[in-house]
Amino acid sequence: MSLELPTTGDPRDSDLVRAARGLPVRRTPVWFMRQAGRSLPEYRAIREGTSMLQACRTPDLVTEITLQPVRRHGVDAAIFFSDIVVPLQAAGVDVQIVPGVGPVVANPIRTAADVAALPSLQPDAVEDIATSVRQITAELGGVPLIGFAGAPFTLASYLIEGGPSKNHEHTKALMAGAPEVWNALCAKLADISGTFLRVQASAGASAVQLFDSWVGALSLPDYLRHVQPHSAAALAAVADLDIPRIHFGVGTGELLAAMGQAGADVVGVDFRVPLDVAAERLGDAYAVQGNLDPALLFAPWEALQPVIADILTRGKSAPGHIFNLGHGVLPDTDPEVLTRVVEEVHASSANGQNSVN
Ligand SMILES: Cc1c2[nH]c(c1CCC(=O)O)Cc1[nH]c(c(CCC(=O)O)c1C)Cc1[nH]c(c(CCC(=O)O)c1C)Cc1[nH]c(c(C)c1CCC(=O)O)C2
Repeated sequence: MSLELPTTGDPRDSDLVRAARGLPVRRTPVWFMRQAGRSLPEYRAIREGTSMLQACRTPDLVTEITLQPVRRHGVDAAIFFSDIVVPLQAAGVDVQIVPGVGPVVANPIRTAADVAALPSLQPDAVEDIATSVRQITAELGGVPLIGFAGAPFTLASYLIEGGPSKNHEHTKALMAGAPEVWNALCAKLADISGTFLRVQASAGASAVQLFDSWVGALSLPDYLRHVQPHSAAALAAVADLDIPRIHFGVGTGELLAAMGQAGADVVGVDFRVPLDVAAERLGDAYAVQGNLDPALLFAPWEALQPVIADILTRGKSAPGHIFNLGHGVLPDTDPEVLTRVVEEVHASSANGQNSVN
């Protein structure tokens, strides 16, 4: 494995972890959701002939794919190569990832009996995940690894709908019509996600991110009543490990403060809410992460550069800013643009107002 990674330094003192804690940084840290895989030709080559979920359970592949974007782009963090449905499959759920579609569940969960039959996740069922994390962190040196899990609402939506959903109709119907079944399901999912986060954190991840990608489909009252307690339980599973917790969703402008209050240090912001507005909604208590529109990576550099500058300026309103996209890297993104964004963020934020030196 070719290695051009910094091998010294303590990831707990990295700019990513410092920004997450609201401490001064050397440069604004930058990484990209979905940086592993997707747009990288070296990813497509190594994945040839291996299904997504098989790849996620093969430590040498997970290690290589996690490191690829760090080597190529010089990002300030690695994101663990896995998927939000990996812990569900490890627990015994019949789920596949269909290329171009996403997770598809063989037997959707709709009743109290379905929920009762959902198994829990034993840490020894994901021993390979701990092995992958240990291999990756040994190679990363001072670069932090971000572990992750899906939040109860987003996982529940896949399990209830049976696959990706635009309207989440069965999910919302269960939440409203059978709240006790909904709560039982989400309590189990919080436990599975919490275990998955804890396995990664205990094996050496320096931060964790809880992905509630589709929770922007809910109103604030429904979020507070039906979802926040369960997300809080998942995040609480790593509260004693003293690593920053990032909480992310799409279309969550109305939910930002509630997502912070679920137990996060950093709140992910999509491209709809400028970072200074997000910081105001959050009060002074949270760092922010985001919010470059992934579609703008297809625009000419002259159009993209001022947007990056604007995000860096607005990000100063929060106690800490981690530069990222508002959602994941789109598959056809030119990887060279990602590298250029990293260089630009680093160059324009070095010795900036929030810097140490
Ligand atoms: C909703 C969600 C899923 N998975 C994930 C989320 C939350 C993040 C988000 O909102 O984007 C999280 C995820 N999935 C993957 C990662 C790996 C690390 C990274 O961010 O680079 C992470 C963090 C790999 C993956 N997960 C998946 C791929 C593509 C599969 C492949 O390369 O064969 C990758 C690299 C598959 C997947 N898995 C899922 C979807 C919607 C898809 C895409 C389906 C498609 O368009 O093909 C469910």
